[in-house]
Amino acid sequence: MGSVSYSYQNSPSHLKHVVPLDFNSVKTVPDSHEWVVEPHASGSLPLINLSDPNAKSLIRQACEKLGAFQVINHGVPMNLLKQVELETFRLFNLPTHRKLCALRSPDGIVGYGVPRIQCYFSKLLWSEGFSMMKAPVEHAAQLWPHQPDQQTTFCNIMEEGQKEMKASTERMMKLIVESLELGPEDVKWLKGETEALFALNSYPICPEPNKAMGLGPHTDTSLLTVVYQSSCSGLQFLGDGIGWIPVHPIPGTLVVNVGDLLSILTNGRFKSVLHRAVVNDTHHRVSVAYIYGPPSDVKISPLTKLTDDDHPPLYRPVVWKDYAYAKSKHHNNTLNFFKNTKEEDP
Ligand SMILES: O=C(O)CCC(=O)C(=O)O
Ligand SMILES: [Fe+2]
Repeated sequence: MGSVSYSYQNSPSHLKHVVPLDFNSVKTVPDSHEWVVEPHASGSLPLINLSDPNAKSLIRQACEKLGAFQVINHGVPMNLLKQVELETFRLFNLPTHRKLCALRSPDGIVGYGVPRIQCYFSKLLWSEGFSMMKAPVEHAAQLWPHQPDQQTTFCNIMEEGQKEMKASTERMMKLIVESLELGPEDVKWLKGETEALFALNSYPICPEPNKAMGLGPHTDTSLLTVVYQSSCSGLQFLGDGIGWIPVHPIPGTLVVNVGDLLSILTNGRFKSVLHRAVVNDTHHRVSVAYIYGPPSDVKISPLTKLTDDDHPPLYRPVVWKDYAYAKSKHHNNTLNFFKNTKEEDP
């Protein structure tokens, strides 16, 4: 057994949730990581061309029906996405002891560690993650202490990736607002300092993919999540009455899904869709998620223009941080937790 998996098993319980398994050291899926994986269905996501004159209404329909779509002509240069992917592989292919130098602190959100959503599940996940909120200068120095050029390259590409993903996500958010016949005055805070997390996900090759889960079924806490996945499939969305719909990688596309906060904002009109990432026994898969949320001080509640006597506000106002905290306790039931109760208190 590799030293990391050994120290993992013997580490204090809070660290068990931060240090990923040394995946290369195991030949079978350990009990701690064993899942029952429901098979996937057939089907595909709507593919929307952002330059299509009908893009707005296509996005609205996709967000109402499934809560996810694939997008082309999104504006993020393909060569930049390829560079981000290459740097992501560079990071996750480092030896485990080196990655652990950039370990996320137990209560932190940036750095290397188990997936952010590990705390939702009792079984461990077959994946590792690295998150950042801007250029990860300090972590890059810990990851490549003797390669200053590599540190600079990593930081520059990650910074540029975040800038371009931000621009594209803001463009899609604007289309979403307009698709609901709303204007900038209804969401003035979108002009402010929106917050985002840039999360790199790694799903190592798994000897028994039918017994392990990369990311368990979850909804995102964000307004929108925009994902770049390379040429390897694994992401699946749960369609009502359909089952797990696999996302077939189409070169140059991004995958977009509605998060819990956008579902609150649209008074439940847009679906925060359950999704998962499965693993395979031939390819090391990576993905890159731009997790886009509101400014930290903005209370998200159903937009007034989307509510009326027939559609009273379904949810209580909440800021992103408090929602994320509640989610660590209530998991996929958090939207229900923020539902307005029917009877008012006397
Ligand atoms: O790896 C993927 O394709 C999905 C990532 C994801 O769902 C997430 O980061 O929340
Ligand atoms: Fe997700």
